[in-house]
Amino acid sequence: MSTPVLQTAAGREGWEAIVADPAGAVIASDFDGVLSPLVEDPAMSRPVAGALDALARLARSVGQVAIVTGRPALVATELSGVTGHPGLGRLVVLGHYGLERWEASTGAVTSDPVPSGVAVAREKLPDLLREVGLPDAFVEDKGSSLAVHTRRLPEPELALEVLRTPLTELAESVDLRLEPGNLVLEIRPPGIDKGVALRRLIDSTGARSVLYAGDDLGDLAAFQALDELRGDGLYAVLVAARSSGATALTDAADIVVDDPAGVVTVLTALSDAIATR
Ligand SMILES: O=P(O)(O)OC[C@H]1O[C@H](O[C@H]2O[C@H](CO)[C@@H](O)[C@H](O)[C@H]2O)[C@H](O)[C@@H](O)[C@@H]1O
Repeated sequence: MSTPVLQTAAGREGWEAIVADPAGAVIASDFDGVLSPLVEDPAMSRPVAGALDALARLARSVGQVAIVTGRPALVATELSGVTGHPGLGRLVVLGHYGLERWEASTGAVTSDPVPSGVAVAREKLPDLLREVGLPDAFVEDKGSSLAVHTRRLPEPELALEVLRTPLTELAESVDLRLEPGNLVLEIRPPGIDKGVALRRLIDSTGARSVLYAGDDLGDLAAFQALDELRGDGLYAVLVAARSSGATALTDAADIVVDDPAGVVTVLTALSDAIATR
């Protein structure tokens, strides 16, 4: 498989660094919209064909393979089907934007503490949705956070705008933050994001290079962290899938693909390049 189009010099350097020194590399990917196509019902997300095999093949040569997601770690492991998948015995899943860490080697999840504001927001949310005239908005209660989805409402974009200010106010009133995503607004703990999560992973592995693939606004923090770390000598490849239409992400990427199948193509090309170096 040929090398994907690397649009930047920094991306080309990052790719070459991973190929030359795979043991020093972390390969990390978002889940929804990157490994799995976006679907109406979040419970129905599944990885696209070839995604787990592509990660597993990379896992044989790189230092660490990880999934970094806004989902709870155990939900992501269940939906993705990674548990017991051949070759993914050292996989790490960073859930809730890094609040949680699941290790395939032990099956155990560790978590930062969950702020008490989540329980208060949970109690107040149904009244808020009724007050703004959107009682049918789907609330995905993720335990440590609350995601309000508009994808299945008649006018999803309009509903998102109606909800943005009241949900921001509710989040801030209980010392939480609002995370915008693709037809979703999420009330979640502050102080952690995918950038912080990746920095922790890089510190714990001593990685010298990272490839990260994302698609949505929640992945911007990861892109920004990697771009900053380039200044400290880290090599990085930023891959954006167009799934969510987040132009801030595609504008900042070294490689842009259309969808999860395109991400699989990139991961496979990287394995091929490592195998033939
Ligand atoms: O970090 P991610 O793995 O990308 O998680 C971000 C959010 O993804 C999910 O919502 C998105 O995917 C759904 C299923 O395809 C889709 O219905 C929804 O519109 C998307 O926003 C998930 O449900 C959220 O909890 C995650 O935070």
